[in-house]
Amino acid sequence: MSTVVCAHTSSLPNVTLPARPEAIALPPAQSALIVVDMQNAYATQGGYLDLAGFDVSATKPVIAKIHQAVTAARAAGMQIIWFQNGWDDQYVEAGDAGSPNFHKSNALKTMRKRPELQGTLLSKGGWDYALVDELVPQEGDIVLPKPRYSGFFNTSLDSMLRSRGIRHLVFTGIATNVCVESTLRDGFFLEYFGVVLEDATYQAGPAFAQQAAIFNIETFFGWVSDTDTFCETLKS
Ligand SMILES: NC(=O)N/C=C\C(=O)O
Repeated sequence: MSTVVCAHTSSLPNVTLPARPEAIALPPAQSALIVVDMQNAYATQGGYLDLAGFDVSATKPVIAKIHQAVTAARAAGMQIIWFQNGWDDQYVEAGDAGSPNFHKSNALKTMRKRPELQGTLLSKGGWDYALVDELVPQEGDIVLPKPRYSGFFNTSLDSMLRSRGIRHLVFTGIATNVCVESTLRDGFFLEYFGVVLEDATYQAGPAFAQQAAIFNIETFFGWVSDTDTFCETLKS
């Protein structure tokens, strides 16, 4: 199988991650593990996705895989970046009727349909916004709030990465077909190499949404690997 060798990594120790459609260079010092939106909203029963009618019953194994990937990445000296999606408690950051987000966000729509939930979904400081209990950022990690699906939009992600010389992004989190794919795509346009750990992600919607997102990433925007392969590669 061929390997993608990136010009800027040629002088670094050669860490190569087996992936589809081909292996990809992954120098730990120039890589970040990005954990997308592992909040109660997206991974816990009673959170936003569940209340909006999406199935979150299979997210426990995904949480365990993310924990495994974070532990291995941290041991290898890789930067860990956690995203939390949401807005201030008055939803000013969510946008008003002049914003497509106001009309498309299923969290905002659910609260409009069920006024008793107003102020609870994806509101900073609330249970729904909090990361799941199993995943706890450590000293040295970066925790970034984001107001839209892409982690590059209206956040400091790009400057955090560039100032640290990071060009490789390993993605985990929920949802594969929304915030993971949006962030990986924007990273592609900004010249970042994006890899998704398939089993450390989960879709919002039917299984075909996961398959389509993985197909898009593997075929057009990046690379696809899995958690055990990632951990083994970093260990060796
Ligand atoms: N974190 C996500 O992928 N979010 C998906 C939908 C939403 O936030 O409404």
